[in-house]
Amino acid sequence: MTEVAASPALEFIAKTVAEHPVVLFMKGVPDQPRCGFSSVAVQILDHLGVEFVGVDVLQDDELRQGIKTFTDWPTIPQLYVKGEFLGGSDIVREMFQSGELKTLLIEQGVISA
Ligand SMILES: N[C@@H](CCC(=O)N[C@@H](CS)C(=O)NCC(=O)O)C(=O)O
Ligand code: FES
Repeated sequence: MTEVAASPALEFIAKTVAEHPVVLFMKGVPDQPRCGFSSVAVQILDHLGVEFVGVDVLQDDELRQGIKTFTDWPTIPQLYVKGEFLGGSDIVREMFQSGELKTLLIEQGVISA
């Protein structure tokens, strides 16, 4: 067994990003983000018409710490598309502004052109 599968939180994260095309690990829920950084990511996904699963890391400290270990990224939010980590709010915002995010989501079949 790999280290990644060793904790329930890490197993939950692996399963969630494998099962859902777009997952945002965030503070709060999409309808009520509890941090400005998470809110930025939600607004961009909503603007692009992306259906996504929001996972509220504030519900579980194992999850809040686990997502940092899983991704090897120190902060929240964290956006996953097709099981791949894309970035936090800065990267997501930059990719949105350059048009790269929309292109990627179309290529991945997450939104239509
Ligand atoms: N520059 C970051 C902003 C996100 C950030 O700084 N998040 C902090 C405050 S919400 C964080 O997750 N800290 C660790 C924690 O709260 O567990 C990004 O691009 O996503
Ligand atoms: S919760 Fe304070 S900056 Fe995100």
